[in-house]
Amino acid sequence: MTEHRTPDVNAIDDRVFPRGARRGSECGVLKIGGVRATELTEQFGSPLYVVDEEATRATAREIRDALRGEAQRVGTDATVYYASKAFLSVETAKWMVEEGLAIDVASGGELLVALAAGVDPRLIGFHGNNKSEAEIARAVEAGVGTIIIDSVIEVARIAAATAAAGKRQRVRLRVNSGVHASTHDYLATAHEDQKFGMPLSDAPALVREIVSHEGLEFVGLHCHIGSQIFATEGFRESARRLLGSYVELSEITGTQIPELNLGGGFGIAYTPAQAGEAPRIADIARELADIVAAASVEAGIELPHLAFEPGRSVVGQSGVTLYTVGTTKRVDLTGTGATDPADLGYTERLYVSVDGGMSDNARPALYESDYHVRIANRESSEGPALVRVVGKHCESGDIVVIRDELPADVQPGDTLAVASTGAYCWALSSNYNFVPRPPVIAVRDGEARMIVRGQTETELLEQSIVA
Ligand SMILES: Cc1ncc(COP(=O)(O)O)c(C=O)c1O
Ligand SMILES: N[C@@H](CCCC[NH3+])C(=O)O
Repeated sequence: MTEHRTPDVNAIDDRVFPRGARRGSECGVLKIGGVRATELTEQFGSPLYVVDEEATRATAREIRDALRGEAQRVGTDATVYYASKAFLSVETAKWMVEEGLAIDVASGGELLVALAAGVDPRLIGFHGNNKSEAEIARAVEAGVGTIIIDSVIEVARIAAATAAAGKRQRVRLRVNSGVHASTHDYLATAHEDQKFGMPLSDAPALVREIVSHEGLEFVGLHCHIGSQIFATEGFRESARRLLGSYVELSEITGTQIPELNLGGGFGIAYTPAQAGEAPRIADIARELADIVAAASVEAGIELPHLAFEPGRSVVGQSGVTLYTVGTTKRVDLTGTGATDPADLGYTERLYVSVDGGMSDNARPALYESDYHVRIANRESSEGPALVRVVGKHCESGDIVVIRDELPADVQPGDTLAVASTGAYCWALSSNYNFVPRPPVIAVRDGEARMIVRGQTETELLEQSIVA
């Protein structure tokens, strides 16, 4: 490898690991929420999702305070919905509500969990581009705060459900602002040629249709431009375009449109290298408030009440996945064509196979997302090796960490901790190769408790014995 770099391959970087995660004095074992990683795997097995409860709660509070505080500074207020698709369990829904967030759900299943957690239905926003009639009926019956309309067909469906339930339902209309968010193509959601929302130019006709139904109360437009976004320009342009239509929409409804929902999508650092680029929530909140204030002046309207739907930024960094190393394998890179400068001049790559993989973290396979890894059961005085952490599945794209550096003596039996796996990992997990889903363990003040049960191979077998 190049001589001038000496990475600290034992360092626990709190810009990607949960705040407060550190190595204990005894053999340098990683502690999360005051609990040793080795105790966690001994008690609950491996692999394991670990969630630092206090870090999650603190992040939720910070995001809520930043977005609300900045909205208040410019003369309005904001509701912060936690986008539960990032990671939902009964416990997490309770934490979010206790920390002053509302909950965004995107399916009947997520709705069920939120209601089971005791979330006040009025705090729930219900999303989805293909909500079934039954799901809509359940949401209306439950009295959810808002349903976000995603297509023309849904207007009549929601109206029918309100008539059947004898209720009035607050609705938002999801529109595509036409903004092309700079993120992975599969994470951009407001350009025209994709499945979410309606063209902004259709909004007047749709709002006319909405207000023709007595059971529907139109409260504003919704836009979500994408996910894992680092720059605020997309939000600026979206807010400007959406608010630009508010005068016309107010004429249709006969009253000022009260709300604007700008969605979520705030990016986080998955690796220390990204830490310098990832936006700070305080900066995003200030910029978004200024953007909406300026766009409202430009549009000649009163500032609407704002709503946001962060998911990843609330829970991403507070989650860690623990794995056990099964095998290692050295690959000589010379002559392989693997000359990626990001390989840092190494001539050898160490493949480190762990006991999970794309079934517990699909994101590297889906989006080529990179992650950061450290040995959790010990420190090492060995120099660095270029590693790729791979899973146990039958796919060469079954990668957990595309590229990182670990002590060269990483070996079978070591526990690895992969950082920032709190969002869209458990949520996107699968049973590929009949691998059971790991449990989710919450840690706090030195205590660990299971908040989502894992599966066993026997349970998976039983699902396929139907006779
Ligand atoms: C409508 C909507 N709101 C909120 C979110 C949450 O996004 P993120 O987790 O990137 O904040 C998503 C997912 O991209 C979404 O589709
Ligand atoms: N699942 C994606 C984000 C999609 C967000 C939901 N619209 C991810 O892991 O980054």
